[in-house]
Formats: sequence, structure tokens, C-alpha cells
Amino acid sequence: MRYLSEIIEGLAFTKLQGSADVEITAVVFDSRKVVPGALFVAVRGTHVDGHDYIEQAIKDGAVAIVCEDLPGHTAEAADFLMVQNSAEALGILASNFYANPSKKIKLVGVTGTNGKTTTATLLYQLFRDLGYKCGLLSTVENQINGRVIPSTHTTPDPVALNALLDDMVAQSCDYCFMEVSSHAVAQHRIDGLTFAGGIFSNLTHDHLDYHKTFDSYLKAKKGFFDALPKGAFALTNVDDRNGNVMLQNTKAFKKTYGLKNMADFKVKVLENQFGGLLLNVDGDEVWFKMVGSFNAYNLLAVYAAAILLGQEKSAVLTSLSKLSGAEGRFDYSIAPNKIIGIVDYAHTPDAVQNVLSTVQDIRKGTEKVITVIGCGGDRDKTKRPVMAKTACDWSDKVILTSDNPRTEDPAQIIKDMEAGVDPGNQRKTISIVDRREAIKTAVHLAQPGDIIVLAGKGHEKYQEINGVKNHFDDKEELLNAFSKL
Ligand SMILES: CC(=O)N[C@H]1[C@@H](OP(=O)(O)OP(=O)(O)OC[C@H]2O[C@@H](n3ccc(=O)[nH]c3=O)[C@H](O)[C@@H]2O)O[C@H](CO)[C@@H](O)[C@@H]1O[C@H](C)C(=O)N[C@@H](C)C(=O)N[C@H](CCC(=O)O)C(=O)O
Ligand SMILES: Nc1ncnc2c1ncn2[C@@H]1O[C@H](COP(=O)(O)OP(=O)(O)OP(=O)(O)O)[C@@H](O)[C@H]1O
Ligand SMILES: N[C@H](CCC[C@H](N)C(=O)O)C(=O)O
Ligand SMILES: [Mg+2]
Repeated sequence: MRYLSEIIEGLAFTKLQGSADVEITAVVFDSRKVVPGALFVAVRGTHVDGHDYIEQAIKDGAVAIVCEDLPGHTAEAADFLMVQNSAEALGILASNFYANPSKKIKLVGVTGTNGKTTTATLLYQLFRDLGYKCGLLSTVENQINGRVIPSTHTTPDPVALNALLDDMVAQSCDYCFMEVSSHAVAQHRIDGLTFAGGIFSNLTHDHLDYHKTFDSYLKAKKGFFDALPKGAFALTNVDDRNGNVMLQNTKAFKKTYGLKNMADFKVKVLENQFGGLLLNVDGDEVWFKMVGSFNAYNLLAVYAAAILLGQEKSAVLTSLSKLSGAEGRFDYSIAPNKIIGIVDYAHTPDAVQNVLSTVQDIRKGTEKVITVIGCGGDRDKTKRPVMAKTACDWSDKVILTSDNPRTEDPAQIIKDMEAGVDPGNQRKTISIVDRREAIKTAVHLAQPGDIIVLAGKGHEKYQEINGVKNHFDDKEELLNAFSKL
């Protein structure tokens, strides 16, 4: 329980009505979750306007309201505070409500189109191996010192986020490694947090349904670096064409990493096999369990961040060489008849190309690559034809299927994908709406030694169809089909 006066510290507002010193039991931005004594923040969303629920929130016991526009009639029962941007205010209010946990832990954020989960998870695994207490906020799951807390978003909303950080502080965590999605920056989910460092992985095509243009997607990512405080580090991938853009306006100290361009931290890929990567890291040759040269970037980012956080090189490399990263990323299994199956979360054109080009780099030569791929419904439609084209360009056979259709017609999503397939590649593709059947067919078509790539769902344990999440697990389906061979 805290007083309103404490929660609004640092918030720019026009006080309109009330004492500003009532006791607050919770900060809530969804009227359906209001409890007696709550502070309700009215946020304008993509579907509805939280301002329309102010009256309901007060009926349900809210004692204070933060809003951008005052409703026609204001109930005497509540304090009203008017702000310019409620979403921005929510970040500050949530941080204050939990007594600013991000200031009591070293918080490191990872942003970029691909590699966030891998990088954040490796950092979490590394620092735990080095003996620290840590938290992780990621797409796959959240964790506090090994305790798993299911995650619903890549970056949680500000209230959930601060509650998790507060829990980490209570569990004496030294570090928290978190993913920062572009939605989170644009929706102010990370406002009010104090970061010790930020890492940029890369920027390629994704989420244009939400950001509309690549430029505004870029601006969202850059916004994270612009807001980093002095004293934090801003670590960027200079091989990405937007890597330096991230550093343009940051107050944090700037550090770079890369495989190709001049950088503060560099590695060289010496070997790239199914068994892992042999890298030269600042003169030391080290084997890592992670597969694919894109993972050389993730490993380098993790290594660089660990050094910037004051860790010792040899201890970092020894620990890092043992780690295998997040679930469902280049996860491979071998069938009794030697078919290889790879489950990977590639759900952007660049990730599809990276995973498939890696397979091409490390396969022995004569084997065929069969890719099973779909695209999510109610998400960026423009990536569908590109992902299908990329899959065809890098595979011998492609089975176009469903990912999470959500509220869309799965057959139409597949049609959108088919539109991207070059005429010369059309005979390479088959379309099978049912993902389970698609996986079975891939296994059926494969000869010993062939490589099957199941792209897009990685760790996901469900398939979302019309608002219902049915149990579905690519790895389980793959192993099931293998067992029937
Ligand atoms: C498009 C998007 O990002 N939407 C997020 C947004 O919801 P919204 O703007 O649609 O909210 P809305 O339904 O219009 O409601 C507006 C406001 O009215 C309130 N409301 C609504 C109804 C009601 O009865 N009472 C009430 O008070 C809502 O609580 C909200 O504050 O704010 C919500 C609260 O933070 C999020 O849960 C929600 O995520 C949705 C579920 C989602 O699917 N988001 C995805 C796209 C996402 O965020 N992805 C990123 C990146 C993924 C990645 O690349 O890894 C992520 O970080 O996970
Ligand atoms: N550094 C990288 N560069 C390009 N592609 C990558 C990189 N790391 C991973 N990938 C590819 O992207 C997929 C997703 O990786 P990961 O889950 O780490 O990314 P993410 O940024 O967290 O994605 P999301 O936006 O869904 O949270 C992987 O399965 C792999 O195919
Ligand atoms: N974090 C990504 C997940 C996509 C995963 C894919 N399986 C899908 O459902 O589209 C997003 O929100 O775009
Ligand atoms: Mg992620």
C-alpha cells in the first residue's frame, strides 16, 4: 500500500480534482482488473479507449484516475489527474508503486528484430553460471533464479514488468536481462525504468502491420537507446546497416561489436557445423554449442556485454562455451534412419534466410532440405510472400502450412504466401493447411540424411485458432513422426 503522493513523484500532470494523498492499493490500466483503492490509468489503445471505462473503474472502487481528457462528469469519489500521455505516465506510476525496482538491480535490455530471446537467455544463463542471482524476461518465459513464470508478451506491460522486477529485488537478484520489443518502446512499457545497458542485435522486416513503415519501426528501436541514462552502456551491431543509428542520440557510453566491420568487440568464425561453432574471440579459439553464424553475433553480443559489466574474459568464455541458449532455436533431432529435423523460431524473412543458409553452409552436399513454414494471422501480412520466397530459394522442397492463424482464414494466409513464390519454384511447394499433416508429410518425403526445417513456432506449445490455443508442439510432432518411421 502506498500513498498517491508517492506514486506520482516525477510525473508531469495538471491536478484537476482531489487531495492527491489517498492510499493506493494497486495501479491498474484495465477496468476489468480494478480493485477497491486502485489508481486507474486510462490508456488509448489500438482497439478501444480506456477513457470510456473510467466510470466503470470508479464504480468498482478506483479512488484515483489518471487520464488525458477529463470525462464529461467527474465522480466526487475519485481524484483526477490529467496528463499529456497516459501510457507514458503508466510506466512512471508503475515504477513508483513498486518503489523503483529497476534502480536496485542491474537491468540490461536487448532489442532488435531477431536474436533478442537468444541473447537475453544466454546472458541469464551465463551470469547464473558465474554465480550471480538473476532474472530473465523473455518471449519464451520469465525466470527468477531458475523459477519459471510464464510469459505472455516479449516485454510485459509496465505493471507486470515492475512487479516482476520487484520480485527479483526481493530474491536478491544482481541482474535482470530482458527483451525490449518495438511494441514495448512505442507503447511506453519501459518508461520509468533505469537500464544499466542496452544491446542492439539487428533490424530487418517485421511488425509493419503495427509500425506501418520501416522508418517508424527503426525509430521505436532507437527510442530505447535515446532514453538510456549516462553511465549505462549502449552496445550495437555495426554490421547491421542501422547499427550506428542506434547510437546517434544516446547519452550512454557507446560500444560496438561485429564480425565484418571495425568494432570494439570482434569475433571470427573458424568453423560452423551441426556440432557448434569454433570462434576466434579476441585471439582465443573457443568452441560453442550454438549453431549458425547468426549465433556468432548473439554470442559476441553476450561476451561484449559481460565484459562491459565487469566480468573476466576467461571465466566468461569458459561458461559461455557450455551454454545452449533458448528453447526452440535451431533445436535439432536425428531420426533412427538419420533424417535430421530442426525446430526453429524463424518467423521473419531474415531469420528464415539465416536458418536456411546456415543449413546450406553446414550440410554435407547431397541431402535435400525440406522446409515446413507458415505465417501468423493478424500480424504483418507483407512478410508472408517474402518468407515463402525465401524458404523456396533456400530449400529443395517447401510445405506451406499454418502457423497461428488467429482470427484469419488459414487457407488465405497460405494464398498470401504462395503469391511470393517464383514461377520456377512453384513445383517445389505443396500447401497443406493442417500443420500436423504438413510435418508428417515432410518426414514421409525425407530420405535418410535429408534435413527437415520446421520454421516459425520454436518453443510455442500451442496453435492459436480463432481465439483458442490448442496444444501443439513442433518438436513433439516431429519426434512422433520420427517414431513411426
Ligand atoms: C497491439 C498491441 O500491442 N496491443 C497491446 C495493447 O493493447 P491494446 O492497445 O490493443 O488495448 P485495447 O484493447 O485497445 O485497450 C485500450 C485500453 O483500454 C483498457 N480497457 C479495455 C477494455 C475494458 O473493458 N476496459 C479497459 O480498461 C485496456 O486495458 C487498455 O489499457 O496493450 C496491452 C496491454 O499492455 C497489450 O496486452 C496488447 O498486446 C496484445 C495482446 C498483443 O498481441 N501484442 C503483441 C503484438 C505484442 O505486444 N508483441 C510484442 C512483440 C513481439 C516480438 O516481436 O517478440 C511483445 O512485446 O510481446
Ligand atoms: N542474431 C540473429 N540474427 C538473425 N537471425 C537470428 C539471430 N538470432 C536468432 N535468429 C533467428 O531468429 C529466430 C528468433 O530468434 P530469437 O527468438 O532469439 O529472436 P527474438 O528477437 O527474440 O524474436 P521475437 O521478436 O519473436 O521475440 C531464431 O529462431 C533464428 O532463426
Ligand atoms: N513475437 C512474434 C511471434 C511470432 C511467432 C509466430 N509463431 C506467429 O504466431 O506469428 C510476434 O508477435 O510477431
Ligand atoms: Mg523474443
